[in-house]
Amino acid sequence: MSPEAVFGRTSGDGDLNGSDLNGSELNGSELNDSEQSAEDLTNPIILGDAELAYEGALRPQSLAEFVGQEKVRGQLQLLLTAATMQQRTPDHILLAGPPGLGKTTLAMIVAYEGSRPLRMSSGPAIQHAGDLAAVLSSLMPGEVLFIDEIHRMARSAEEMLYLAMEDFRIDIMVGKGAGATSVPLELAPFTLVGATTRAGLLPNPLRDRFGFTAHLEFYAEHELEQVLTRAAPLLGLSIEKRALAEIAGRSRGTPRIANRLLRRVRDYALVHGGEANLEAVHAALELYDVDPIGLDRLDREVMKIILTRFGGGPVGLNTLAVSVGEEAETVEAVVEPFLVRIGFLTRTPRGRVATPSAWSHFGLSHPQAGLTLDDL
Ligand SMILES: Nc1ncnc2c1ncn2[C@@H]1O[C@H](COP(=O)(O)OP(=O)(O)OP(=O)(O)O)[C@@H](O)[C@H]1O
Repeated sequence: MSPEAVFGRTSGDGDLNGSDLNGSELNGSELNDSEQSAEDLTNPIILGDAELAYEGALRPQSLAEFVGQEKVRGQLQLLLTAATMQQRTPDHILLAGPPGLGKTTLAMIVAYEGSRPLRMSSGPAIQHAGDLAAVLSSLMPGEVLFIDEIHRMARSAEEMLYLAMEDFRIDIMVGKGAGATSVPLELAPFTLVGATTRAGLLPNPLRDRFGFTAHLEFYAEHELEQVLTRAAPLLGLSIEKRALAEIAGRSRGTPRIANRLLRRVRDYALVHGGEANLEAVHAALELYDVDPIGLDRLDREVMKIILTRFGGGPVGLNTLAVSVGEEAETVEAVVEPFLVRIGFLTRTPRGRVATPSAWSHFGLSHPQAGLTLDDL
């Protein structure tokens, strides 16, 4: 398979999810997305395809093109170059960090840089050891196996993975009850790239079998500006530099959000027949409830609940999640990391606590009694 084939597949908004990742092999027939020119991408007649092609084209295809994450890039580069020099498969790699920071993109780059085929799957798609055995036993020598949301894989599959990662071998149980026997099956050497938003949930034996763990950090604004500067022409969009800076500042340190907001600004300029300038950014992002520091509706809801209903905290994760009507996992993995990063929230053993900056951002002095959500 050519390296390009690895990058031919996109799904929906560019987000991969469990339902479409059941051990799917990427092959040449799925290549057409990324082969379109930037001009094709803006052709209104093939708009659906163009959006998919845009998503595909957006993903950097080499470590050199990948913006930010300097440390991780250097570490990965070393690991991959050494493996190439010794003509062996690179060690297993764990990518940890909040959604949208580039874990899937990096997994693709690991395959691309070594001209290796890539197989994509996800934790929720591996609910039995048999699901994993089917994927592992069909891997080609040197193949990169990407498992997104690896912390959501079934426990029985996890145990099978230990042996597979260490010895490139699995034991298959044949028969049932007293007559059951285990038959060893040799696997082709492969590189596992696992991605997780919740590294803490991975059992130690699994974590220890990765040769390298990368912790992805939120991006600085100037890095997101670089992401957007590269993305705008791919979208056929001519946009002011200060408009890009404004979008970068409201993207919660996350490339996926930056790209998404850019599309909404593109829509706004298109529909209103105007330029994609600073005014269009302000109008579009106000429409989509993105505030000047990038907080979205759910971020604000979480902060408001902590400040008003719980007097600034401490409040437990589950109580907080129920109060905002979201899954605890979403609050913990999607909302909190950014609020912690901008210094609005601290996690203590007794629960989540709002910081003085959060009180002042929402125009409150601590503590205030008798507030309602409407006061904020
Ligand atoms: N460093 C980067 N430079 C340029 N674009 C990036 C970078 N990181 C991510 N992107 C873009 O952001 C989008 C999201 O990236 P990606 O799907 O790799 O994130 P993720 O961490 O795997 O998210 P999730 O955990 O939700 O699957 C993609 O369109 C990708 O092209």
